[in-house]
Amino acid sequence: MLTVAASRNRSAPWPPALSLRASGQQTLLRVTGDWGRWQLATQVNQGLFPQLDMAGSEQAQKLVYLVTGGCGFLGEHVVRMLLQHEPRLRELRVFDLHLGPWLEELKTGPVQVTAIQGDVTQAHEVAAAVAGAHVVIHTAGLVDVFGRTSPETIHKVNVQGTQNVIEACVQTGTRFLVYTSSMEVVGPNIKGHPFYRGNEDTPYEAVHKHPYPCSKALAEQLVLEANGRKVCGGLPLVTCALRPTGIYGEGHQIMRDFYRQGLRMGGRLFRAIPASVEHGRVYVGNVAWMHVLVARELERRAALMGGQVYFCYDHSPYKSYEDFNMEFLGPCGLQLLGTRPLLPYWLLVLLAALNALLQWLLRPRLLSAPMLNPYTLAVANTTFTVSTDKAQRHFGYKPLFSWEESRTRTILWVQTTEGSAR
Ligand SMILES: NC(=O)C1=CN([C@@H]2O[C@H](COP(=O)(O)OP(=O)(O)OC[C@H]3O[C@@H](n4cnc5c(N)ncnc54)[C@H](O)[C@@H]3O)[C@@H](O)[C@H]2O)C=CC1
Ligand SMILES: C[C@H](CCCC(C)(C)O)[C@H]1CC[C@H]2[C@@H]3[C@H](O)CC4=CC(=O)CC[C@]4(C)[C@H]3CC[C@]12C
Repeated sequence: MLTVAASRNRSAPWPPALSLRASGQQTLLRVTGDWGRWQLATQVNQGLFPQLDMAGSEQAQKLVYLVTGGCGFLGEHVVRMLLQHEPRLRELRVFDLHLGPWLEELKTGPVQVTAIQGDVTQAHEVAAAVAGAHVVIHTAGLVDVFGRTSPETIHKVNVQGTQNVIEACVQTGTRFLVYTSSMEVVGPNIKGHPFYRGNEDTPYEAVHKHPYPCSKALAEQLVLEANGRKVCGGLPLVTCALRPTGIYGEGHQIMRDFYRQGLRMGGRLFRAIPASVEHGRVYVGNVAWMHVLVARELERRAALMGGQVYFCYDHSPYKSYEDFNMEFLGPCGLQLLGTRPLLPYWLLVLLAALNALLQWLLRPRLLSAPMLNPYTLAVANTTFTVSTDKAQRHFGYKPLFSWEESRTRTILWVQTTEGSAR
């Protein structure tokens, strides 16, 4: 009862002091002041007062989760997956700079869905959203490899934003933090070294120059180093990081861009990268499922999972970026022309450099940024595939969606959102 009141009425004025009694008899705790109240709420949430958890026999639905970036491509899937597959959920807080209208339809279900419009770079907004949550899933981030945003902004959102989330957990007593990292913290590196069927322990020379992978690597490091820090109330923070490879599925903006590009070119796309360059791809539903499982198991297996990184993987086939996209765009009427790249590689390098130069010269007037730049070309042209079972060993992960299901769902999404090219 008290936990609910504390977490739902953050802005309401509070009485100066609060006594907590179990079964109306014994006084368990007396607190004064705002932070004391949050600490109390947290201690109740953390199961320090099992009598209270049992009171009201709401044992099944007692957890409060916060998903930052919950209205993004991955975040929306995490939110929907939690509502479907986390029966212990009582409240789900969805924190995002831009809230999606689809959130409204979720508010009628049995779980309280709280939409919070906020900015991860604003420490006070993050702290208010985190207070009283058991678990934070931090997916918010600026995903920009096309040079649309300044390096400073990318750093601010991805690194400072993550630091704010960590500090909010520490201050408010939230113990479990799951961070959405990226394969990009490992590679591909600028030297073009292949990472072939690698796992979390595979040695690789990670060299980051581009603002996006730099920011993800720094943020991941902050999260992992925060594992074990004492949070308000004295218990240790348990953190871990998930590293998806290229995510695809319903809502994938780059897939939509390729589709539109193909339509503009009369249903044709031209091969730019050799078919032999393989990319790790993972279905968004399986990435979301991994987040749900990690969040669920982090408490029980804190010693094993705390401070760990996990690649996100499933049964999607290893293919080149373009051939993989054709698994979905082909059935929507597009054709990929050429068994070999249409243009020689040196010309692509030149075009990518030209794009970068133009972008720099026209800055900040450039409204849209081309997909081809030296960084995206290097990533697209370097094999990076993952083969691991660490997530299965540590927290029993098995993909929820088969490759066939993932493929079908993605095709349906392209067809229904954009219409068919046929
Ligand atoms: N898309 C991909 O292939 C991969 C993505 N990731 C990571 O997954 C996470 C989610 O990525 P996507 O869903 O693809 O991106 P997205 O851009 O669709 O979602 C990110 C969400 O974060 C929100 N956001 C951005 N700045 C914010 C701020 N200052 N305060 C609050 N919210 C803010 C955005 O509004 C958006 O809803 C990111 O952290 C990204 O680095 C990792 C590997 C691959
Ligand atoms: C845009 C690239 C493909 C176009 C190449 C061209 C112009 C020659 O046709 C994409 C190729 C690989 C993608 C990246 C990869 O999937 C890994 C990623 C992980 C993330 O965390 C964010 C997204 C991305 C960097 C992804 C971005 C697009 C590609 C570079």
